Amino acid sequence: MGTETFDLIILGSGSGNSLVTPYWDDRRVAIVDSGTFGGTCLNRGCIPTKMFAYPAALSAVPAEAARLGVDLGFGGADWTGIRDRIFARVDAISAGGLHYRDVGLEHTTVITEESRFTGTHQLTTSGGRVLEAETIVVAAGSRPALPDVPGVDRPQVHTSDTIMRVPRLPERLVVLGGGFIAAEFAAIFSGLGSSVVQVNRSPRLLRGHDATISERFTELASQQWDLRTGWIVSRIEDGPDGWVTVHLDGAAGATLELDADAVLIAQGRVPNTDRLDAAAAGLDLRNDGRLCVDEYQRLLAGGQPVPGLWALGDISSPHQLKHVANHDQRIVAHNLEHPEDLRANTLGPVPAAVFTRPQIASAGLTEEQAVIEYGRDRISVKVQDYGDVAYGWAMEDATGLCKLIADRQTGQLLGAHLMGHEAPNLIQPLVQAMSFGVDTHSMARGQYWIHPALSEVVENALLGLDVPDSGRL
Ligand SMILES: Cc1cc2nc3c(=O)[nH]c(=O)nc-3n(C[C@H](O)[C@H](O)[C@H](O)COP(=O)(O)OP(=O)(O)OC[C@H]3O[C@@H](n4cnc5c(N)ncnc54)[C@H](O)[C@@H]3O)c2cc1C
Ligand SMILES: NC(=O)c1ccc[n+]([C@@H]2O[C@H](COP(=O)([O-])OP(=O)(O)OC[C@H]3O[C@@H](n4cnc5c(N)ncnc54)[C@H](O)[C@@H]3O)[C@@H](O)[C@H]2O)c1
Repeated sequence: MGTETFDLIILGSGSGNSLVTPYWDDRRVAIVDSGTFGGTCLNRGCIPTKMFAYPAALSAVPAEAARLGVDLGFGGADWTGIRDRIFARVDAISAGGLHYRDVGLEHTTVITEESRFTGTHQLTTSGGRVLEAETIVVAAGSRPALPDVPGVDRPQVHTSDTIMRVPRLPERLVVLGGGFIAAEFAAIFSGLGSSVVQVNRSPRLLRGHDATISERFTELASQQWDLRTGWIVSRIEDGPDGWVTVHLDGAAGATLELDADAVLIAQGRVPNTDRLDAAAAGLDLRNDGRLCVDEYQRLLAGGQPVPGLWALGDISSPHQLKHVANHDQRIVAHNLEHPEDLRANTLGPVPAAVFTRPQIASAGLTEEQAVIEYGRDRISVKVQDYGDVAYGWAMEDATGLCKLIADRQTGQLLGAHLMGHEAPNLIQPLVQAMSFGVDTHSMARGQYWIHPALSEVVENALLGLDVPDSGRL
């Protein structure tokens, strides 16, 4: 089999797929992906999880309504119907994208084989095809990390890649982990009717978040499902009737056994660099396995950019987030097309949201990080409860909060952390202020805030900061 030569090879069809701009119309492009076309977000990440999270959250509405004097009743959730509706849409988008790229575009070929570097500008596929290009973009993403314990290969043990397609709603689900994925799936499955036990190593869930959020969320999670902290899994064994038993180790030799129909492992994600033989291309790796890139997204070898090699998304980013992968992609697309005008990847604070009950959104520094970076005396912190603004009264909200951290000297917003109704939407103007350098007092007083919308929680949090007066009324 001869070597196949392309102008551009894109390894990974997630955010990498969007690199095929009209600029490449007269050039030969290969997209290499051994998985489902469209990558993680579309097929097994952001999109299907949120399509499950929304109906799961609706299941909490009757209880919420009853608290406010409205009787809605709750007749249960139809797992099969919800699952099939979601994947009918998602699978069709994936299949359509594959067909368009592979068949619809004459200059683009999709190669559905596992591939590895066999030279700086050469990949070899599992089927023995040798692919070469002057320009290769590595957009190969990440995959779930699995603990090295006996029993993780049992069919009842899932990761986020498989749990959304199970044939029946598990009666009892054990979720191992306390980060984004564990929290979202615990909320989804408990909302839809499973009996969920979440097991975490440390006392707090969402430990990467600001401590106020993490503490309050941990308490609220424990009111919604069975939360066990201070345990790690030691093995998973077959039980009777198709169950498994999850064996856990705790402090001072304590042990615990949990029976379950299904287990979800959600203990972080590892970059797919090992699948690429990045070493064959001499590429630099970080300690956590990510590829090293410079500010222009060029891959590095020996600390220097390798001509023609680029990376984007989870394989190289410290943020495993789709909007980050998409922005990386825009930077790479521009830089490929304008080698004389390279743009650096310098976008402002990275926001993220956790689509649990309640929802969480954050951007910028946590209070702890701000103290380390600026010193306690230099920062101002305000926690505004939803329950203290008019719309919060309408909702009788007792748990939502907006926590802001600002620089006392400049009034610049350093961090924003919200938990409660519509938090991922409420945070956006705060992200905007941080990204464009609008000081907090100007932001509060330089525009109208609709009364009595929930956005008043943000306005009041801004006004509660001890920062310089902008002179606006
Ligand atoms: C359950 C879950 C929920 C999530 N929810 C959100 C969310 O709500 N919001 C958000 O911003 N982010 C979310 N994320 C993260 C988001 O999905 C990722 O950050 C994003 O999809 C990464 O995109 P990517 O293009 O870097 O990689 P991917 O989309 O993972 O694409 C990489 C592709 O490369 C292929 N590949 C890898 N190695 C090889 C090889 N050697 N040969 C051939 N092909 C290869 C893989 O098959 C894969 O299709 C979620 C992730 C998960 C798992
Ligand atoms: N809404 C969103 O934006 C969203 C949703 C899901 C996933 N994601 C992205 O995917 C990434 C991966 O999600 P995740 O939840 O798998 O990772 P995470 O980093 O958020 O959480 C990992 C969890 O696993 C635990 N853990 C790690 N190693 C362990 C071990 N050896 N033993 C016991 N516990 C261990 C950690 O303490 C933590 O609780 C997230 O960081 C996020 O960037 C985003």
